[in-house]
Amino acid sequence: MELDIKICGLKTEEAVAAALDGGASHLGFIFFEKSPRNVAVKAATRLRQAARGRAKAVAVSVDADDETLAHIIEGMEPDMLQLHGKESPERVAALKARYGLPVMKAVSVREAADLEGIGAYRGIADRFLLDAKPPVGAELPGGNGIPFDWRLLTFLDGDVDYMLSGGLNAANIGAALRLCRPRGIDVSSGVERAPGEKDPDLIRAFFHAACGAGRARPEETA
Ligand SMILES: O=C(O)c1ccccc1N[C@@H]1O[C@H](COP(=O)(O)O)[C@@H](O)[C@H]1O
Repeated sequence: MELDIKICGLKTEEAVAAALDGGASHLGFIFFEKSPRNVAVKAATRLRQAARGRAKAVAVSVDADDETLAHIIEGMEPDMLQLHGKESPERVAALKARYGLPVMKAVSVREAADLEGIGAYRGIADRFLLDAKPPVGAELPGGNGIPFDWRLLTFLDGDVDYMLSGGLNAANIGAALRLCRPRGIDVSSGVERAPGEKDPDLIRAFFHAACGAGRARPEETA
């Protein structure tokens, strides 16, 4: 099985092209007004067309209400929902049932106890996104460009399907992959020249570093 690579917070055709050319498995579109990566549904609908048949389009939302989610889903027709707020297991189950879309639930991690939060969503969420807990007072629940202590994940049940996220970049992705052996990785700030501005060269460098560390999952190359 190949390593999944998600490039998140895409806003331009140039960045989408760099992500697809690099071999991204997932493209993330942020629907959160406070984010510098926020996109309008109309723009995401246009941008995600290039991904059809090549990569999964992921709609990222934060405690969005029913009306907002319906607008996003009916407009851009995502392949997956990423729920990056405090959505309860019941809310995740209800959205899965309503839309028939796979859900990736974000879990914020700073210490080992935070991973216990995964338990309530097992069998409900299709996948987890393990991201760094935002600093106190941060405006954004994700996309803060800070990593967490990846050693915490070495104790995680191997059956948990997760994407590793939080402060990844070309310089640290090799170490992260070797330590955690995730099934997927997710990057946003680490491939930007300024908040919300993706840099195609940094996207290419990220793929190069990830592939250099072994795009195939480590246990399959052993
Ligand atoms: O990126 C954002 O602005 C954002 C806003 C609201 C919810 C989630 C967001 N981003 C997610 O966080 C990860 C990690 O970001 P980073 O690499 O540390 O900058 C990102 O990939 C999105 O999934």
